[in-house]
Amino acid sequence: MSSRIPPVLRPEHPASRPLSRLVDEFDLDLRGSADGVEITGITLSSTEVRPGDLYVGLRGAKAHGASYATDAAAAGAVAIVTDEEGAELSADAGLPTIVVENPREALGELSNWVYRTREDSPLIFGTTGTNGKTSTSYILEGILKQLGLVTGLSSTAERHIGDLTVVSRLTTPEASEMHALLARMREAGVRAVALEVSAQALTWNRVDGIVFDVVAFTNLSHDHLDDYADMEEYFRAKLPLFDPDRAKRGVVSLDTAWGARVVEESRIPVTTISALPEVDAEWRVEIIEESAERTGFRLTGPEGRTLETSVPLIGWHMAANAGLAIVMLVEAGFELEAIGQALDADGGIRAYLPGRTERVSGDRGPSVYVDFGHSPDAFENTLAAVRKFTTGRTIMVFGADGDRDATKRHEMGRVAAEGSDILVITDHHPRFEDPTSIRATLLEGAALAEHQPEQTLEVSPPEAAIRAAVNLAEEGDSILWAGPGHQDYRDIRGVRTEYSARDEARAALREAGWE
Ligand SMILES: CC(=O)N[C@H]1[C@@H](OP(=O)(O)OP(=O)(O)OC[C@H]2O[C@@H](n3ccc(=O)[nH]c3=O)[C@H](O)[C@@H]2O)O[C@H](CO)[C@@H](O)[C@@H]1O[C@H](C)C(=O)N[C@@H](C)C(=O)N[C@H](CCC(=O)O)C(=O)O
Ligand SMILES: Nc1ncnc2c1ncn2[C@@H]1O[C@H](COP(=O)(O)OP(=O)(O)OP(=O)(O)O)[C@@H](O)[C@H]1O
Repeated sequence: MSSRIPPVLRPEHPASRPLSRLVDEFDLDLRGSADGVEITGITLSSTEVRPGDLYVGLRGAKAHGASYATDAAAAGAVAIVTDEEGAELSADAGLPTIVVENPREALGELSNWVYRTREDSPLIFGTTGTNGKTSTSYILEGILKQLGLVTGLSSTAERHIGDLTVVSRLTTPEASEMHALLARMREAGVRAVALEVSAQALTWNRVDGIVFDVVAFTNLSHDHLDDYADMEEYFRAKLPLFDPDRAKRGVVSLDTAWGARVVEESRIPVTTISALPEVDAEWRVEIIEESAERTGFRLTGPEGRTLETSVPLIGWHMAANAGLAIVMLVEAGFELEAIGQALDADGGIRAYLPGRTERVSGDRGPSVYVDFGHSPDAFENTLAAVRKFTTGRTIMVFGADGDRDATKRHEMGRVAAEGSDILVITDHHPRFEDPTSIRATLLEGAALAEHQPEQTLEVSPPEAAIRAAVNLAEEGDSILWAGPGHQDYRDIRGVRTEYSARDEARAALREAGWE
């Protein structure tokens, strides 16, 4: 069965605005007549058009959106915004046409105009970085809820509007969808929003037209080098978030050396934080107590400010994420003590942070954790956290994404081998790549490790791999299945098939008699 495509969330009661006003306000090049044309929404996908939409046809990597203008008009689009090439491609659709030089660059401001997003805006928090965006955003949301605010969230895993939850397609949706989401949140009375901002979002103008109250940088490590030429280019993609047009203040983690570069290049006031003892930062996170369920830490900051609290997640990196979330809230004007009480009181963060080192096993048998880590740095941190609470062996099950950054695969294999006693290499989302050759590259990487696991197995498909791991495991051992996290599908040759690693792991434990 194919996994369902998540719905695009729009305001339920959209206001209508005249096209003529848009043309006047932005002094736009309109071809055709705007008489009587009323706009109620905006989209860049013909498959998502609703009656009254402004359809934005832009040149993509595979197609020009304007070539779908006839479909868009049939679905109720009332006008199109496109470039010169698009104007020609969409001529047959007969829509009033606004021609701009770069429709993608115009999309954010147009969406803000359609939904008036910046009017009566909630507090908006944005988190960027290679790892920790989702965790930091959920922790932020958890604290804000506990502080009594109606909250919203947009993350890789889910979007939340108050109590409504839908699964996500992209980490950061396209600008038209993002503004629609913010407008829907405002309708629902949301007063504070945690948004994950991917590098791609900044490159592809997905958060244009939004003014963040506080933004944060978690870290930068090897990932996405299919979209960016090198680490420097990937780093540069993150910087526009630290610009006065986009954000008021920032919090920068110095846990990776890239943090210091963000501070150097930031054009907004920033404060710094680190969870590493050797790094000098304004705010410091110090681990004071760790268990397989919680991580306790002390946060100290300028002017003698200090807080002892804990987060129901494991590993120093989760304390680092929690510290970052707390300082973002301090920067937004919340009291440190109230934040600490909210975090201590909140038993909910674990329950609704899906697939981040999530323990899926019961009291008997090996501990099994499902994690979303898919970069060498994430592997290193999560393996270290799991090892710490394992009396027996650490067994790691993982694969790598097909059609995504292949240059990280050797390092993923190497890091996984360094940190585990048994390694089970399997498949993840092969997409259009040959899964056998992906596994071969991971195995080559594993062979480069100085420490070699007792056993390295290659098992496909992943449901067989987790069963192999569970069958090898004994009481006291831990299994870390890295990659699938919260996801509810596998992408095989472009088809999304329903699949849950968390359910598969539980089934494997049951079959082995542990549950
Ligand atoms: C590289 C990238 O970001 N690509 C995005 C881009 O695709 P594209 O340029 O290939 O689009 P295209 O297929 O040529 O289509 C061009 C235009 O025609 C429109 N169209 C197309 C077909 C049709 O029937 N009707 C129609 O209107 C499309 O909506 C689009 O506006 O525009 C599409 C429409 O918005 C996006 O869905 C697509 O994201 C793809 C799915 C994607 O996987 N992006 C990843 C790399 C991504 O953005 N990831 C980040 C980071 C995740 C992380 O941190 O790990 C994220 O934020 O999710
Ligand atoms: N601060 C951190 N430093 C290093 N690794 C981390 C950190 N936080 C989380 N991780 C690792 O990265 C994995 C993904 O975490 P999370 O989903 O919070 O990151 P993300 O930035 O949202 O990633 P993505 O955008 O790919 O969803 C975690 O399961 C863990 O393995």
